Amino acid sequence: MSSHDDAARYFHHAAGIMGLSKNMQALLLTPEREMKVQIALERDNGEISTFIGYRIQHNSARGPMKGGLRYHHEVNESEVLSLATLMTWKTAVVNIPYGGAKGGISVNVKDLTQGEKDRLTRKFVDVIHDMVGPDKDIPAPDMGTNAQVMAWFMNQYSKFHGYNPACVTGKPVELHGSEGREEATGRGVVSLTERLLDKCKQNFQGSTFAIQGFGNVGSFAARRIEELGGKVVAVSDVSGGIWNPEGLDVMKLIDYAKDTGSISNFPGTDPIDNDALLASEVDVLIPAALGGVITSDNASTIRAKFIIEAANAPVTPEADEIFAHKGIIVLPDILANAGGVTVSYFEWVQNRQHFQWDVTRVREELHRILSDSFDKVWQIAEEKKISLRLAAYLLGIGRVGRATVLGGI
Ligand SMILES: NC(=O)C1=CN([C@@H]2O[C@H](COP(=O)(O)OP(=O)(O)OC[C@H]3O[C@@H](n4cnc5c(N)ncnc54)[C@H](OP(=O)(O)O)[C@@H]3O)[C@@H](O)[C@H]2O)C=CC1
Ligand SMILES: O=C(O)CCC(=O)C(=O)O
Repeated sequence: MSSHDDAARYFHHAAGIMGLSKNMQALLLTPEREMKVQIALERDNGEISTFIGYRIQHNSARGPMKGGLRYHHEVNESEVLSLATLMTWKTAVVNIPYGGAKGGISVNVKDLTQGEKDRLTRKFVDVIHDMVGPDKDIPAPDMGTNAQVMAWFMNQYSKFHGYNPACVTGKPVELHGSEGREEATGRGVVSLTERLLDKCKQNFQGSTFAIQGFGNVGSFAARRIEELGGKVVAVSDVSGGIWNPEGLDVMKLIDYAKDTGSISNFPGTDPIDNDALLASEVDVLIPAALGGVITSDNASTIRAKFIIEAANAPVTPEADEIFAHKGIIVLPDILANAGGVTVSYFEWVQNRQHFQWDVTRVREELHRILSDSFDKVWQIAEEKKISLRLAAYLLGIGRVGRATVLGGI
């Protein structure tokens, strides 16, 4: 089954409960525009490499489309479409004035030098610049991209359309980025987890956490968990994981990963592989890397009581059903990782006002939006006796549907 089939399955389940007509379902699920482009790159050694890039704009009923840009060798059309669709529901769940889009390039980013990444990004902008922009579609970082890539993106876009920082978010703070954007997704994940645990009468401070992925989202989530007194006992990256039942020193681990390029062999820990990490005996499991890592094949090995989808689509629909029967609570991606796009929204607002907020304001506004969104989703789930995922879909699809009906086609 493709990534997009999985995303569509969640949609159809919710749309069925809402009683949406077949025609309305088709309208809401069909992407508005898909772009697939060739990107030819001259390598540092003079050779030519050819890559495929995508930008898929799913829905603009509630505002300009918004979503990250992924550089990863597994990027493909089905995955980008499913990620774009998730963005539409996600921006609606947190009620920020955007639709959904996503983009990516199928490339192993570790094979590129800094200069090659810069040129690749600019070549991509050269072919998609007309379809993006502050009032059309605003990219941002995702796996394999970061603030530097967004700076190159903005610089190249500005060559075509004039200087306009609001064309992309997640930029460096020194170049019109927002305070608090880099930490936002991980911080948001933890603030929502705190709220969920509180509702479920599970003490955050006494809880243990395992995190798959130690990049932007995973590392900032780990940091915040430690700050709030939770115990991170296992983390992993692409090369495998590390485990210490007494808890990891997260700040030391972040420095170690920066120095060595990996978390492997961090002193005082035992090695574990990614399967073992997912199956570790913890209270809270946070997948924060790729999609599709928890499936019907390994769902029965999961021992955590809570799964927080920091990554996009880490749990397949089949696994989701297994967890519903077992009473394992899943906080869905379209709510759990919405802190990133929420602070991207603040960045766009600041850029458009030519005004800079301080980090305290960013964190307070983020906390307010995420808390309100969580409470709404929780209330729907309680009232209708459904999962948090279904409740989030009902909320998101309902908002996009109403905007579509009000605005017309
Ligand atoms: N960045 C953001 O603001 C947002 C990100 N997300 C989602 O969060 C997830 C992570 O994104 P982000 O942190 O930005 O990405 P990064 O590229 O910063 O980090 C990805 C991490 O995942 C690890 N990883 C890659 N492949 C595997 C694998 N097969 N098994 C285990 N670990 C792996 C990487 O390891 P290594 O470094 O060794 O390659 C790295 O630690 C994605 O699903 C993304 O869509 C969602 C919302 C916003
Ligand atoms: O910050 C953004 O605009 C998008 C982040 C993103 O790609 C995501 O939430 O999956």
